[in-house]
Amino acid sequence: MVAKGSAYALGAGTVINAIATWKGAAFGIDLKTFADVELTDETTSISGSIQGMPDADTQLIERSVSYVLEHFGIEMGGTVNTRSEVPLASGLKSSSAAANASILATLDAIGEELDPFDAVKMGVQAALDSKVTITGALDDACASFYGGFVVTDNKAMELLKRTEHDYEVLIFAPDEKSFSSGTNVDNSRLIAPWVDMAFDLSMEGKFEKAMTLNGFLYCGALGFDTEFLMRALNIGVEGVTLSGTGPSFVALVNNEQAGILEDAWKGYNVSGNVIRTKVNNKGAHKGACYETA
Ligand SMILES: Nc1ncnc2c1ncn2[C@@H]1O[C@H](COP(=O)(O)OP(=O)(O)OP(=O)(O)O)[C@@H](O)[C@H]1O
Ligand SMILES: O=C(O)C1=C[C@@H](O)[C@@H](O)[C@H](O)C1
Repeated sequence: MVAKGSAYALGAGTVINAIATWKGAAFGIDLKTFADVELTDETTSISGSIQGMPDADTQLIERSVSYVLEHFGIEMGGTVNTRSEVPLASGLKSSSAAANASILATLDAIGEELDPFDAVKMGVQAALDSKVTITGALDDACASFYGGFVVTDNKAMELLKRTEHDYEVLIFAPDEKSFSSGTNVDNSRLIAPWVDMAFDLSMEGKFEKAMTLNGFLYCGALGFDTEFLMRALNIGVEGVTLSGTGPSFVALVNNEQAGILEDAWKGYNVSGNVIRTKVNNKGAHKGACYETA
């Protein structure tokens, strides 16, 4: 017997990086990671692959599939394949998107349902097991799964707030990668009292102010260049930050600002790509779908 399933989940941008205080906030963006799962009862091992990246680490997606099968007591194995519009290890939550998409594709393959928050928590556990995260990144996982803006407590494993807002999103994704597992946790914890102030702003729904404060704090702590933030502020953008542990920057913009900021970021001599997308308030999707990119 062969069972096949598909799904996608979202990349996300940061409002508050949770590494300083364990409390974080993030928003879903309209860049997707697609997963296809194929299961058979002839094996119990799971083999993962990532399109276009033969050497990338596939433990996270294999673990995600295994957790779902274990939960339902299903003895099957097979393959999980992902392809992604989200640059890997760039601060745009590629790991959360890959885990969520793999979990949903497995549910699709076996014809089962899980409570959404239980599915999110399963992906967080798979990420912790695979050592791709510091706090478990529940904030990123919720933004990737539900879309919209989310605020979480990653230690208490609580979703504190979720709201929907429409913005265009401009991203500068430098060519280099920065794995969350290698980030400077000690420096991040030193800025905790000020990150707390940004967190309070996010609980009040002042996401733009919160993310800009987060941006200056984490650029300082992690040694990233604040020029990307300054170029955004200079044209009137209010919400701009280093995303996650970097190296990408994300800004919440309107249509007019998007074009001007794109030129301003491209004019700065750092090699990378500018990506124009928008906030996705709809979230992840289980089942076959037409790709949008
Ligand atoms: N499309 C994918 N398919 C399978 N695994 C993936 C995929 N994308 C990312 N991963 C896994 O996630 C790891 C990268 O995680 P990491 O947390 O460093 O990046 P990120 O989630 O993009 O960054 P951040 O948490 O700062 O936003 C990869 O090494 C790989 O194990
Ligand atoms: O690894 C982690 O725990 C995290 C990584 C970044 O994406 C952060 O933005 C997130 O809040 C927490």
